[in-house]
Amino acid sequence: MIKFGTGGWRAIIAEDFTFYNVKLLGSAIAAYIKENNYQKKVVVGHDYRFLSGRFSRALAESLVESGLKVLFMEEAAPTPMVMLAVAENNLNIGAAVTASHNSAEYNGVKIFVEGGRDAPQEVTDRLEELCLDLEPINYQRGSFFELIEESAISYYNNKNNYLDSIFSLVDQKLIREKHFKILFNPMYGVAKDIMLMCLASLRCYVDTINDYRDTMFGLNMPAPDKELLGDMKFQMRRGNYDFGLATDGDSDRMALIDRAGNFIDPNNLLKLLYYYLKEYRQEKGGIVRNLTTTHILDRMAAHYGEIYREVPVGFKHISQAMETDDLLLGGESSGGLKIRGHINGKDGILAAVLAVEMIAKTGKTIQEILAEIEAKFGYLYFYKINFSYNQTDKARLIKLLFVDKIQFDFAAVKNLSGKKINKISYQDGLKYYFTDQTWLSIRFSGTEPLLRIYLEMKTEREAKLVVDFIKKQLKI
Ligand SMILES: O=P(O)(O)OC[C@H]1O[C@H](O)[C@H](O)[C@@H](O)[C@@H]1O
Repeated sequence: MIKFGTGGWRAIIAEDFTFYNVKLLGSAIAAYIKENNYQKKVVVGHDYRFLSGRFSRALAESLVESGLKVLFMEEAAPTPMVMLAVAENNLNIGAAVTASHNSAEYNGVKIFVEGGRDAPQEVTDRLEELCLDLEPINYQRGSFFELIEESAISYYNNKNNYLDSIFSLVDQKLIREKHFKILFNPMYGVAKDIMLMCLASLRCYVDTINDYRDTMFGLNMPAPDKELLGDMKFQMRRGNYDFGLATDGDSDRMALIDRAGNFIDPNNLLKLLYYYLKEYRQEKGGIVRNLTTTHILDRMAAHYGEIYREVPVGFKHISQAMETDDLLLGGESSGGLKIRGHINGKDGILAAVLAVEMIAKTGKTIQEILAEIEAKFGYLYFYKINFSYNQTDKARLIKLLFVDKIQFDFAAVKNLSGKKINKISYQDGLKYYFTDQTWLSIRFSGTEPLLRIYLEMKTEREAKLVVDFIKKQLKI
């Protein structure tokens, strides 16, 4: 069973993520290309996960067996480089074998369309249908190197183009003058080489941790989340670094750590960069965020007379909105962001280099800039929490939230009686918008078996009251 979620198809290796299913998806991609009369060439890349290289070869074989040619990225590459490869070759379709930030037992495939954008849902829906409709495929192992010899598969490397694209967006001279000392944590993922190349040519001195290929990801998830970056806090204090950077497994997300070792929440990173682009680079343009990301960004865009948009979770929606409305910045509270002019998707390396430029140009500490932003645009306390569930629980929660559409009576809760609902939306999960500009979102993750609750409240205390109330109501 091949099922696409928020960011590609992800499944447990040897359960649903098998060589057979990867080849099946290859046949479905080929069928999709034929029915749309698209170019008969596809880019295939892969990350550092367990067997990603082998799975990507199987995908390439299957595409060729179905009549296509393949540009194959032999070295493990950040997902943004694969997206760039699709764009610079003017292809209709590309694919990266990666399960991004998921834990080691997962692998997956992300599909890209024209311009290197994440495939929209209509494309992945059609691929799922085609996978169901295809006759069982004649699964064969390993003709990859014969296909290379026949030139049906050719190696492709766009490292230099990618670096040029990053460098074209930042002030290299300014960064070079600072000689920053940085701690970088690629979380055992694929960003290491390219990030080091980038930072070294910007004359930064970089120490690294978790910097070798470990397909078990140190028995954690390669996700740049606060609770998974505790080792950086410790190292930052020892090494007297200017700041720290971490990237996820396939390098499309980034986390920033300040000099004192404090994790900068991705919402704050988005605020910092938008503020920087507007105030210091005087750039024009609005923002797009997903519906689980800080609403302070809306206030900021409104202040600058720019538009702001809200979309469901999934970077495909962000990239689409950025293109349609020619926006300056798009991002998600999960740590992905994009600015105008770079590839059509999120990129942890670009985000890192832009943050480095911000620190160089402002000459202020991250906390000082955040304090300026708070003084100008106010404060909301952002909180998110995940719950795992078993299948019975999931069915019960789906019924309660989306069939019976439970209505939460906040007014009945002590100290929350003033919380008035302005709007309820079911666009992606459930979201309450309150009249005091606070909000609450409850949705099932599309990448992991988790129920996620996110909220932005006036204070931490208010957030705690709301979460306790929701937990009771949902019996979780
Ligand atoms: O909350 P989820 O559905 O698990 O999604 C969390 C994140 O997963 C992936 O990284 C997607 O590319 C992102 O767009 C998304 O924000």
